Amino acid sequence: MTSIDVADLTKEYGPVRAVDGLTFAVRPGRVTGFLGPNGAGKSTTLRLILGLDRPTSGTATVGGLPYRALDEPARRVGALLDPGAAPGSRTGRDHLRVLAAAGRIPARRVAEVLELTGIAGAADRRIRSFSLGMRQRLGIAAALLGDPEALLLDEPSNGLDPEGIIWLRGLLRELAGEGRTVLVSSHLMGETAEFADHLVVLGGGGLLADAGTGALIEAWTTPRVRLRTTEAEGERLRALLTEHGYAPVLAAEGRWTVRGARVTDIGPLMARAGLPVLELTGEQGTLEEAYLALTAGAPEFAAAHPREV
Ligand SMILES: Nc1ncnc2c1ncn2[C@@H]1O[C@H](COP(=O)(O)OP(=O)(O)OP(=O)(O)O)[C@@H](O)[C@H]1O
Repeated sequence: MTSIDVADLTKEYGPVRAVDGLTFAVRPGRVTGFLGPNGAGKSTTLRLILGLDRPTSGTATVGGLPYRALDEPARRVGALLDPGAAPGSRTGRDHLRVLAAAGRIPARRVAEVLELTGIAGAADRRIRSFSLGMRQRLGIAAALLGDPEALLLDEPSNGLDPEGIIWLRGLLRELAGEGRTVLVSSHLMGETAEFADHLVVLGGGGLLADAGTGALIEAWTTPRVRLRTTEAEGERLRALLTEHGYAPVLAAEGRWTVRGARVTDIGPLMARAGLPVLELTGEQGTLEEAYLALTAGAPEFAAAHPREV
């Protein structure tokens, strides 16, 4: 089993500290989402893990070794960094053949990954004629070429249509289900919540959170309850909830929203007061809300997003 371990990692570009004493581990068998505002240091961290840049201090290892020390790295780690970098004059198939040869990967894998990523039908067209989504699928095909135990994918859903996004979600889950280590950066919170079991969140080059997706949402959002009673009892409901320290808000169609409350808080109160319950639903916050609350403290983000969810 291959873990990715980042330990006290720092990278300075002149006066800019892009990564600042970062420590986290990416474990096999689950999809880890890699989040953070623009400039938080995600790409730099991925480049350091892949040995494309040298750290100022600290280490990044894959299966206990720095990438450059790995035997046959293309078979251990697959990466999608910049799908735009594929040469436009080559066909998709030729591009993958070249990568396979360079990585000492059997040529039969080319047809397999083309099939797996749904671009087999376009494989003999020049890459310059590929749509953004097809380029993205080709980049994912390249990452999968060596059948690697660890995958690092930078914004893999970029350019994919809704069907492609659903396909990608399934693929990520399948890869993790096979016991692989999967690290995926994304700026789409709704999408990340759908596929990531675990999240690593950066801010200003440092670690803001390293937690399960559900746990992070719970810790950084306020639960709320939506409820409805009869029209005649609306004011009695308001008085009851206010008396118990809540601030109920009446929305359309006689529905009330109560922040900071759970169904188990409100249900018994209403029952004791003899108020008819026409609807009572608990709502969890979203990853987007949790992310905004969490990153609001990160220096480069503070002004744009006040800490309020
Ligand atoms: N080669 C470089 N030379 C100088 N500064 C750099 C270099 N690469 C990154 N930086 C700086 O390091 C910081 C982190 O950048 P990085 O690209 O890692 O962030 P990111 O989280 O990937 O952002 P984004 O979501 O915008 O891609 C930024 O301030 C960036 O300007």
